Amino acid sequence: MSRPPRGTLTRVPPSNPGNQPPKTPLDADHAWRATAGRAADTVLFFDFDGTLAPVDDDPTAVRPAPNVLAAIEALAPLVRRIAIVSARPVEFLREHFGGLDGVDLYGLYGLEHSHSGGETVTEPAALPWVPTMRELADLAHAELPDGALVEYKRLAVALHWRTAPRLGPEVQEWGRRQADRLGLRVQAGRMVLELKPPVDRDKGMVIGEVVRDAGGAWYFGDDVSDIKAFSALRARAAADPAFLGVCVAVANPETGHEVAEAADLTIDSPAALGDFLTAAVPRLR
Ligand SMILES: O=P(O)(O)OC[C@H]1O[C@H](O[C@H]2O[C@H](CO)[C@@H](O)[C@H](O)[C@H]2O)[C@H](O)[C@@H](O)[C@@H]1O
Repeated sequence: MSRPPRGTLTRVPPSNPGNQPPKTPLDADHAWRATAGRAADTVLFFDFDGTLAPVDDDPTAVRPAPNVLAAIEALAPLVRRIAIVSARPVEFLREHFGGLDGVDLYGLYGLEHSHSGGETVTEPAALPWVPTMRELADLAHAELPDGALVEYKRLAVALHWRTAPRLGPEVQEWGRRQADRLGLRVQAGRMVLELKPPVDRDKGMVIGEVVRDAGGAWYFGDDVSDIKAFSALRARAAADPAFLGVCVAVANPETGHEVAEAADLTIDSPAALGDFLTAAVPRLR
């Protein structure tokens, strides 16, 4: 499949063997029109970093792109749910979205969640791993070279090399060795390797559960971990032809084409997503 041009919005044809019609509408206009007829039954899912917020050298300095918060606030009463599904902890997401009604937060790939501003609930099977993660973060601080950034997230540790790209191979090698030693899982991302407990929970599982009785859903994501979320929407649509699933990639040069090729539509950047969502508000009213 060829690379999508760098336009504001591009449709990437889904894999469509034979003469079966595509499962999703042909372009964003059709997709919003189809959504308008079932808005109250539609869930809007968003990844955070690289999707709602532009990438920054410092993970603690990241903020949602202009227009994003206002658009989400305006969309929330028009759809069934809005859910942020991220590798960040819920407490981090709460700082940005906690004030918005009707927004559910899924953190650490679904190991934590908070519904509509409620308390943070942690997956019980993950809790015994908290001490291991703390020790791992301390060891990473002690052993990794200056320039690598260690992000401790209670139930995950992210090892970053964005500000020192030459350290990428060394950091990844160290992280994978520790994962083998401790029995952890790894998730690769944008200049980051994340170590997580061996608990079955990912973005795809979250989406699969939430859309079980929904009539439609959109998922917006930029990274390889978001492909599992796309797959969950595809699976739901395959099981129920009346379900409308729309997968949107937020383009970036780091992830390559993988996410865009798995998506129905591609948006240029988090800032462009803010505009895209703002334009959708009157269409769902
Ligand atoms: O699931 P997400 O919400 O997309 O989280 C994925 C990772 O995002 C963050 O790292 C990324 O963004 C940083 C800030 O822009 C950037 O410095 C880093 O290079 C990116 O990989 C977050 O810090 C990680 O914990 C998440 O795993």
